[in-house]
Amino acid sequence: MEHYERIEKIGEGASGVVYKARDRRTGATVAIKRLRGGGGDDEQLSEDLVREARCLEACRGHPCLVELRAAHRDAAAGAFLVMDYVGPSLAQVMRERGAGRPVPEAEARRLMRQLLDGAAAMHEAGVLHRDLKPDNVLVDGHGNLKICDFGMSRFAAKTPYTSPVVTLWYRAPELLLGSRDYDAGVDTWALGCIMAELLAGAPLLPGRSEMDQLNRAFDTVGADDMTEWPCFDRLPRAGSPLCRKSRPPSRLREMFPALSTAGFDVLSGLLACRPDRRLTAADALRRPWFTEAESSADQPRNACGARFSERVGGVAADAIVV
Ligand SMILES: Nc1ncnc2c1ncn2[C@@H]1O[C@H](COP(=O)(O)OP(=O)(O)OP(=O)(O)O)[C@@H](O)[C@H]1O
Repeated sequence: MEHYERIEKIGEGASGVVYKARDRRTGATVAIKRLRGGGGDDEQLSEDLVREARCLEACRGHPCLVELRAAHRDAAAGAFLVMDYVGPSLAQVMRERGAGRPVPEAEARRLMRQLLDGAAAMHEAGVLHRDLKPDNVLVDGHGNLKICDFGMSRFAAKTPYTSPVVTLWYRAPELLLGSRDYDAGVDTWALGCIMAELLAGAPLLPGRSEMDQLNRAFDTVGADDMTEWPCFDRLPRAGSPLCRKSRPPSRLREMFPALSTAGFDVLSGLLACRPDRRLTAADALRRPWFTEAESSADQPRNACGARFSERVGGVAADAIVV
């Protein structure tokens, strides 16, 4: 920790406290996330650090994913991750814009292109984020987005995952129905919720409990599709009365009447209730909303244009020490 001069506390969440700091060796501004110890449970702390660091490490070099510089674990300072400092969260920026103030469609497309690009790279690297929401998206000084907080992330695997994951308002229907063998679709559903939130200026599905959340999701996008899914009967909560309630197919179009046909194609594809019909991040980027738009306007502003697998800005990161 002696390499870093703490500037101020910038965030605090379930897994730790985040500080803005200066790297004394390079002068770079960094964000340091100190993981909270689990009541002296050293092993758990090391496991959490290694898991988050490994996922971040697999995603290094993409302009839309927060860049890990180092991960350290020592007796005096505890466990911490050092990342490039980005800026405020998208949630903060939207709060400051004022509730109910929609983002214009072209700007929403620019932001969604970045989020989907980051998610596609993350999924390609085998990482599921599992907690995408506006609080976990950072906005840099040029208005570009970077996905952060890999505290809930896992490498995709065949074994059952834990449930629940993903903050309630952004949680996909299959998770609400108790699925433990979900896939990257849980991230793209969350991105659909974020897209709707940008376009409406307010959260799409602000549920108060898991069942209220499921009810809102079904009321908004319909449930027929989900109950016809071949895997539906294997879901632990498939027997819930909420799944048998009859509802109109989908209200999504009437909620976004001004959205272009191409924009709605992406929104409804990300918010497909049935996971096997949901757009992947890579597929979403191939839809006309993105391909037929003036893509130069959507490119990261003032960025070096680095692609995944190259190091952003050529900064040589510290060794990952855990
Ligand atoms: N690289 C960064 N640059 C700037 N700010 C950051 C950075 N990383 C995190 N933050 C700030 O710190 C906050 C908390 O970080 P993070 O989400 O990683 O912690 P957490 O303990 O997992 O939070 P939560 O429990 O809310 O998910 C973020 O919402 C953001 O405001």
